[in-house]
Amino acid sequence: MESLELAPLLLTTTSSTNPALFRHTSRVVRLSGFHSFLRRTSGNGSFCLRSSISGANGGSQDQHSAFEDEARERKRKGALVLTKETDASGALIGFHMIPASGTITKEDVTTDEVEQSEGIKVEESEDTEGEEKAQTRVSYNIIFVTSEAAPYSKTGGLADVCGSLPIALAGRGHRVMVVSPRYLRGTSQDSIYSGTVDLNLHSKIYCFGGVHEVGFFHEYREGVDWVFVDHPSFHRPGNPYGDSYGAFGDNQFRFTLLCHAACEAPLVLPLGGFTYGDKCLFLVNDWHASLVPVLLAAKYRPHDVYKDARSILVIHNIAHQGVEPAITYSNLGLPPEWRGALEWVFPTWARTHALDTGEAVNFLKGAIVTADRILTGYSYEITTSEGGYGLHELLSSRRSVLNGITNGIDVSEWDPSSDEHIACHYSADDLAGKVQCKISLQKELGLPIRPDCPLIGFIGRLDYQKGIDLIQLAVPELLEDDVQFVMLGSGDPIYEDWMRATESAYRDKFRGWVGFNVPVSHIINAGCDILLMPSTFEPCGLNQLYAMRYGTIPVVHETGGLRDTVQNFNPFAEGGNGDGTGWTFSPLTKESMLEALRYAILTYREHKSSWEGLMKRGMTRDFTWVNAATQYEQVFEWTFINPPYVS
Ligand SMILES: Nc1ncnc2c1ncn2[C@@H]1O[C@H](COP(=O)(O)OP(=O)(O)O[C@H]2O[C@H](CO)[C@@H](O)[C@H](O)[C@H]2O)[C@@H](O)[C@H]1O
Repeated sequence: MESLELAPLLLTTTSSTNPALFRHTSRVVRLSGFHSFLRRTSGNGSFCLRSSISGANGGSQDQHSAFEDEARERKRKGALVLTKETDASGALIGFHMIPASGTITKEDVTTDEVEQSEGIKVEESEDTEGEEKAQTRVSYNIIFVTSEAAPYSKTGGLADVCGSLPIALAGRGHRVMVVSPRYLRGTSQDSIYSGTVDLNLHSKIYCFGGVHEVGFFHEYREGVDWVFVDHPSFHRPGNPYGDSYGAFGDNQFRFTLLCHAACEAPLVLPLGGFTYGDKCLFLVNDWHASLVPVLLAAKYRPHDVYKDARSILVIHNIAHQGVEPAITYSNLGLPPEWRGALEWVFPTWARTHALDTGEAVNFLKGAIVTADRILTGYSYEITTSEGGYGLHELLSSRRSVLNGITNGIDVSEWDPSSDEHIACHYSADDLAGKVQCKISLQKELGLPIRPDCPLIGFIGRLDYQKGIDLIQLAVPELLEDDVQFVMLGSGDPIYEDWMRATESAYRDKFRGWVGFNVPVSHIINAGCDILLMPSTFEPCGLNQLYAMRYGTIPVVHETGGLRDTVQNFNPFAEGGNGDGTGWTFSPLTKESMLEALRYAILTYREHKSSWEGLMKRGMTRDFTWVNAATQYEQVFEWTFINPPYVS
């Protein structure tokens, strides 16, 4: 296979070196970086050990003796030692780290240099209540690649996840970098980057028929390396993807740059003095980052770079796939023979004219067929023809590496007892402030101030996914009741106009706040009694989690992550004390949604103690990232069990 030149990708600065070019000559000293993993051999189903010790490239016998030599040396030095694990037949199946008795201190066994230069490291075992646990914890060098990360940029849940999961993972001992564009809008919002420094390092990216130089800005915050790719195409008014005239015409170019730059970042950026190196784990989010796994396989591995890296595609929004005309493939900086990975042919019915052959490139598809694993919120839906948006068959073919993980939330940003945006603080122990938040919201919206009137909220992108059509259908009937309804959202202009028109028609009951405003989303979560989420599909959903944390009762379509996170109210459970955190409805019809809303409204009005129980149960649920981060770590482990899916 003809391979691409890496030479042009060298930094233009003279101050650093590209570790990729030295990977065969530099000796990596491993102390805590030893790792081993198991690979199922084909055919007989037995396991063999695959070693990644530097230089141990020989057969398994050599590897075993190399392990044992190293173990002996480490023991001699009083460092962590390894113990063999064998199966019933005596075959070696793995190693555990155990501390040599009594003498180990952290200083004995770690050096910054080793930790920084290793993609994967095994931490020292923990000693719990005098019992030595032979259990080891593996930490990884993780690179999130994302088009948005809160608080720097946000249009939806992707930003929330990429703004808080990296922090959670860093807190658990991983080295984490987030690579995202440095969007400058020419407004006061740009001050969000005031904590970043220009690394004065530039990479030349060869794509779209030219050479494009990108810079890197960096901020180390909450244990995470936040890296911002700088290029003039990221400097313009609007949101990350478009402005009031629609989507930007050069988004394919902008996110191709992001992907190339993200692949360079671990190799060239000496963050905290050390690069991440090429043994890392890329978490590529949605289509904007989907070229990364393709680049690893097509551009880097032929040059022996990123041979031990892995990638996980995280799908937040399958409806957007980065589909562009087939002819644009040649712009992407990929060898021609990799065209098939991105090739996409629309079914006949989806073609626009007689000469349309339906041929396209599809970024998300590229990642589905090259990433080592795939993650999403709720994995079943995307393998169905209804939820797969044309990719269900491909996704089904990778079902064995497809997992669903329910997101956590940033519980410090979303905390009614300390939220800086809301009128009055409250908690599950003292709910008094919630009604003050409601009054303040009614005042702000110019609605009649009526603390007793059920206030229903909706927050979200004005998009088919979020079930706006159903809300449109139901609103006339819903507003016959004595309720108030506030919607915050932006997106499809047709829905935005409908919100404005509905506000004019129901001045004392309905408010439509068109726009994207994070503080207002906090205020609505705190001020409403009920949050409505009639999403057609929802891989995970975050608003229902925020709502529950703020004592606002979710009424949701029973789908995907909504079904998993909202427990239907049962007034008779727990000896009549009730159980559940909200209402789920199905099927997705106006009637069933209105029925669920009416139950909620009735309970709010007539069963105050049940309502308080619902609020408190939701507020005290554990929504931290701990659960999700643990599951992510499990998937990381699985990812490294096998060799790269495309090598
Ligand atoms: N007008 C507005 N003003 C202010 N804030 C607004 C807003 N509109 C939306 N938001 C905010 O954007 C986020 C939306 O997150 P969601 O998870 O509910 O949906 P989204 O479809 O964007 O996420 C996708 O990715 C996430 C993360 O994986 C999945 O949970 C989800 O199911 C999937 O569809 C929330 O923080 C919400 O408050």
